[in-house]
Amino acid sequence: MIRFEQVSKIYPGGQKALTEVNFHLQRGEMAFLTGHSGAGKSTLLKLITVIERASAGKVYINGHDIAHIKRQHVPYLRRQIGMIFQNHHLLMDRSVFDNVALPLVIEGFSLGEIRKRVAGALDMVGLYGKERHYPIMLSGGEQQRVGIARAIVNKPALLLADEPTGNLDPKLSMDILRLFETFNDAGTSVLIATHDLGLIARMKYRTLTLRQGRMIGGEADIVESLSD
Ligand SMILES: Nc1ncnc2c1ncn2[C@@H]1O[C@H](COP(=O)(O)OP(=O)(O)OP(=O)(O)O)[C@@H](O)[C@H]1O
Repeated sequence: MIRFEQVSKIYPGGQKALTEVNFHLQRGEMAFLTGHSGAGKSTLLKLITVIERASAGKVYINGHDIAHIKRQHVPYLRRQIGMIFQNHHLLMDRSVFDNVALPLVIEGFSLGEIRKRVAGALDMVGLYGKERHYPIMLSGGEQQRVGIARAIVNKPALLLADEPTGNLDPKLSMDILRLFETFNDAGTSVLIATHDLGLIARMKYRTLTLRQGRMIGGEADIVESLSD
């Protein structure tokens, strides 16, 4: 689903964010991405969604090299990816319905289809019947669920989450993780960037770890640690 080959990212100011990163997230796999603050987690996600471009190396999504993808093809790629943020990025002056419907409106779905899909997505995240509410009327955990409903409403093949539980207590964090599991069980590939080592420890998924822009735990690190 996602393959990085020798990917490096240097920001225009000269800041090295990623150095020769290699990894493969299989289709249908769920994994965590972790590392200290500034390790490069958000940058890695931004390369997948082409918010940023790699300085070197190859980024493959579904077998397509997207490092040099043309600007006009980026919306098509993004339609296959659901993105969830720590601060959910909801439009606070729009109803829950409008927020979740947004990706479908952009894609030009009919109102009837939009209603059906939004109701389905809200049902999946446990918010059925809250269409007319405004985000301000919801708890932090519910707001995060609206963001998740918006990310999955057009049934993307890949879900990316950047610190999705950052503002939530352990119980709500676990609920959100269980929700990701249900999407993963239905075949969606899921990559979750998080600092929350407690949460990672309680789940059985593979963990990709970045340290100062390098992916650790690969063969080279094992050799290095043996020679320490
Ligand atoms: N737009 C940018 N311009 C210049 N440098 C940047 C930019 N974005 C990130 N960086 C730098 O790249 C490095 C990696 O940042 P990134 O945000 O990817 O880390 P992170 O692991 O997501 O951190 P955090 O957990 O604190 O969000 C950091 O040194 C950061 O300062």
